[in-house]
Amino acid sequence: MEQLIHSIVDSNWYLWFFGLFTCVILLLLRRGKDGQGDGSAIKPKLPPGSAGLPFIGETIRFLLDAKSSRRKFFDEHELRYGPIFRCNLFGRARAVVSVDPEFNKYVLQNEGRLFEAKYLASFRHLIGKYGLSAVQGELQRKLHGTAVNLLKHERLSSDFMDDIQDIFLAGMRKWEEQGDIPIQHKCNQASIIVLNLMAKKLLDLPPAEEMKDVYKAFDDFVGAVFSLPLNIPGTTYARGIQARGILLKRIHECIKERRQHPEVVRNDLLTKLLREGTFSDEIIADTIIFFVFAGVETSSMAMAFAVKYLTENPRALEELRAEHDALLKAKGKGNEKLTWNDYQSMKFVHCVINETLRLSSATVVLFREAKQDIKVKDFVIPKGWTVYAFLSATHVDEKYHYEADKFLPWRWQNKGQEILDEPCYMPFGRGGRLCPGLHLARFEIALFLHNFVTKFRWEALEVNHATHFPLPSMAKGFPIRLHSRADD
Ligand code: HEM
Repeated sequence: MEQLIHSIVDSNWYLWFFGLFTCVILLLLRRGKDGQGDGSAIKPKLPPGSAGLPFIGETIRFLLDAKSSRRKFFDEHELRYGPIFRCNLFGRARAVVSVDPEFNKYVLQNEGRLFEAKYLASFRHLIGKYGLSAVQGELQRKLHGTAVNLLKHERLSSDFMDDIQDIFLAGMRKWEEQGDIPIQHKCNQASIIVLNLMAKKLLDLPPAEEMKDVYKAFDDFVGAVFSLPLNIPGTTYARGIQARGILLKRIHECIKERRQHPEVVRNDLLTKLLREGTFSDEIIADTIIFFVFAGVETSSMAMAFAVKYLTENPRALEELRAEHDALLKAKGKGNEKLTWNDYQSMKFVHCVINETLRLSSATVVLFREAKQDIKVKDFVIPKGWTVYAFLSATHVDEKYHYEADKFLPWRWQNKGQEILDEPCYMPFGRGGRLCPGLHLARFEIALFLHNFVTKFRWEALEVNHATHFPLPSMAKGFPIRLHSRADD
């Protein structure tokens, strides 16, 4: 009998081996599915959900759904599991997706205590180890505080008003000559003027035409942040890494120059960071680079999308234009520059900005890692798991915003500061990492729209479809034909 068993096993050893291997894999997958394969001693009741396919989980399905709709994936999952569900996305099996506004707010407000920002390694590599999203604890609080102080509302009139207007007006004069422009594109028209502004405010650099190589590096860097992280020569990501090197070199040159010539007065972020006296050169350089990432694509994307939504909603455009024509009329001919009081008097433009950021903000999802086991309702998110707080999905959820897919700026009328407390509307995040650039961003977008609608009429050159993942984007950059209103 023993011999018989041996001969069967010997002759079919590969079948036995294959069977055993399959059992082990199935067991492992089962453990993964139950969420108890993380080696932790506690066997928590995990949020409902599924592990999806091995390794890729539900990433492909998510990406396919995201192409056609901003809510399909979430609606289907929410129906089955509720607004907080386990989901293997972007290579992280130990992850939970949340489209629950209150829970998202709770996660963001507990930054540093129960959760901490944890972005992908490829992203951290690009922004550097001191890029604000990569730092934690005391250093993050200190750098964040410095950024808040530099960009606070009261500073905008003294530190930004003139520069923004000069740069935007110069940019728009060029557009007048060009006629046809893609408003959103790589190295797009809106981002060139924001890039010019950032380069001036961060390092006091002259406009792009005079420093083509540095601006090319800026542009390559920003373009790489959301690219596929393949560090192979020729890829967008590899160009971004190279650009980071060029920018670091330039920033270190600027630091040296400032130290050699302290008598030269400059009103830029670098001067202020150096004056702090507590940050190393490495921290200062990564902070400046992070500002480029955080301040350029975000604001210019909002400007471009605002133009798209206004193009598609003539009533909103008419109301906005009326507000800004009236402002100019009150100032008198030949006096096109706005004052701080003019800015304060604008009302409808803020409704347009709120609505644009609700529908198409650069902040699609925020990543947080649980620092300890987190009890939510009757389940537990174990320590080390990632929470994907999908802010964009709550922004277009019918439960919280009526006719959520429509551009209706009027929904924001008569709403004041309290919108900043609403968890179903958090384009600038919340808590210890609340965007320090939020006032500046609103200011830039408002001044951009003011100049754009008072100077131009325009028409779309193509019917345009927007996609919203990984970032809101418009086919061919939404090409438009501009007509100067001076010719009307
Ligand atoms: C419409 C434009 C903008 C949007 C939608 C936006 C959104 C955000 C969001 C959601 C965060 C939080 C990220 C997180 O919690 O992990 C953030 C962080 C940040 N933003 Fe903005 N932002 C915009 C413009 C700007 C501008 C113009 C600047 C500065 C020039 C800026 C500087 C920063 C910085 C430095 C952080 C990091 C804060 C930290 O981690 O402590 N942002 N932004």
